[in-house]
Amino acid sequence: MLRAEAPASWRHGRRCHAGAWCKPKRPYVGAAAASSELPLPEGSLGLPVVGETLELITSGDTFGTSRRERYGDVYKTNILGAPTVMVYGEEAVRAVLAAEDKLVASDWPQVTTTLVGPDSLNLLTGPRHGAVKRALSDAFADKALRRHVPAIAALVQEYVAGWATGPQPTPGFESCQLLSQAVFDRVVLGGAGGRDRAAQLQAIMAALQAGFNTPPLQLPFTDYGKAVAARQEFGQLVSQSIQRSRQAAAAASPSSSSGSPAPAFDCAMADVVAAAAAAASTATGALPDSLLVDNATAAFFGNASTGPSLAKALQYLATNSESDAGSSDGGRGGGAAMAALRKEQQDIMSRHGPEITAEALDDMLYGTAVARELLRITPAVPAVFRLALVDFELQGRRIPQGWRVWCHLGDSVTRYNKDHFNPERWLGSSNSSSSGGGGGGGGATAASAGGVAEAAAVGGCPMHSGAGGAKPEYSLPFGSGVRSCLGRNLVMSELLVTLAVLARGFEWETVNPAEQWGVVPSPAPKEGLRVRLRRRA
Ligand code: HEM
Repeated sequence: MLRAEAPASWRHGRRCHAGAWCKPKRPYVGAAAASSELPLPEGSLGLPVVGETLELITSGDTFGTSRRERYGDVYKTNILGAPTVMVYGEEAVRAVLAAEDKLVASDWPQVTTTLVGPDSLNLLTGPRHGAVKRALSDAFADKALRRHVPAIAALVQEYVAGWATGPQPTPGFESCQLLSQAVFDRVVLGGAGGRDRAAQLQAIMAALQAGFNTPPLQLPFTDYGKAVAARQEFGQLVSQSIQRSRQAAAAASPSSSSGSPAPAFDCAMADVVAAAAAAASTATGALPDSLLVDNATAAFFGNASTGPSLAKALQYLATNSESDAGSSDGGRGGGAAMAALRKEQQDIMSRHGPEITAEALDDMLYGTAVARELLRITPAVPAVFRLALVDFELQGRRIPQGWRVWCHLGDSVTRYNKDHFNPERWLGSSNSSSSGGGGGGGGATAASAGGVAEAAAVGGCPMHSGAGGAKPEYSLPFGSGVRSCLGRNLVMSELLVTLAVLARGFEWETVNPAEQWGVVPSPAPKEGLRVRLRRRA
């Protein structure tokens, strides 16, 4: 039986530094033979047919808060036409996600097959998923991405300078989306990251996202029909990138008769094409071009979360940011955080010179804390969705086969729009995901799988320890387990470069410092995040 138990040091209850007894929970997940005798999770299935869907729509982000307070970290509801179990808490979330393909499977709508691709990582399962992910992983590993840092820096500098010289206020959210598309074009597809291409990619993304939220009626004038056309357009861009990769590899090959230097086509797609060529003669087997296109589309979809994360830097680091006065949980607030970032950049420039390189990013300790905090707060991916493959047990409750399981990736999900920006919570924490001594914001380095265990190993109660007196939290922005994010290193590089560029040369205010973020259909600031941005004297 699969089980993920609490660390021995706190399994039986012990006094934590706050003086309270840490109550032992039943934090394990297992396909218990006797699970049919266990009670269902607490909570309500609501009205027949509609369940609690109307409450979800009308109460928005208080839906989760109130129920979590009432029922605890695992509760049942009935939303969007299906009985659903909500799961919160690092330990329970990690345990469920670790049971991928055994107790749960990822749960994507049918249209994913057409709009992303049948061979995309999202839809592959079991050993085939593992083999394809391994084949793609090197192209997105920290080692591979380091060489792209100067190119990312050049793009970020160009785009941010453009915001400063353009009409004010600038639409911060849209601008960050375009920037993230430009970086994707450059790093993944090998394009130049120009404005036209960024706009083209953003239009494709908007059409694809609309296709997910509409009936799958494929006609030229329906949203779904336009999404299918957008997917074809993106497929062509990827196919061009694959062709250029092959030409570059042929030109660089020692047997090439051209005698000319290797064409400069250095991108993740070229690495993927090389990995596919190598995989053909291994146990992984052939990776056909259609699979490469499907997975470039999966990466493109993943990248849709990067723009919103960059935009949060504009919101939370603005000089007039709401958290400017400092947060109640001991943080510095936006303006003070920016002052600390600027100081760090001065130190880094004195050591590494003015270029933004991978080595310069390595020294951004405070910047990394800011990036992790941006990923924690108003998360771009608040939850990931699974389907129970069998009846199984979670914290002493039965999760029935066929129910949906929503794994929430952080505490801040229940405090959306009401949270404190506090990078300090990450300083001194290990490279894992909880702010309270464990846990993994991931980053240029991958999230540790052992957040809770690490906290316990150093003697702290994972529920009550906290760096600098900050309230402990868990934050798994890139997920956990075999399906964790392929693009986490790209995201962290991009965030760090953007923080460096902004801190070195720019200052700005937000038009509405109290602007809130909506969650549906995807996380976005409600007024587009208008900012007045200029070069610093
Ligand atoms: C801030 C930006 C991003 C966030 C917060 C994010 C978050 C996530 C999360 C939570 C998952 C796990 C999904 C699950 O368990 O079902 C995931 C998966 C994935 N992400 Fe990201 N992501 C981001 C950016 C990116 C980028 C830039 C790429 C590609 C270059 C990418 C590619 C992928 C892929 C391909 C998967 C599927 C992995 C699999 O199923 O094995 N993501 N991402």
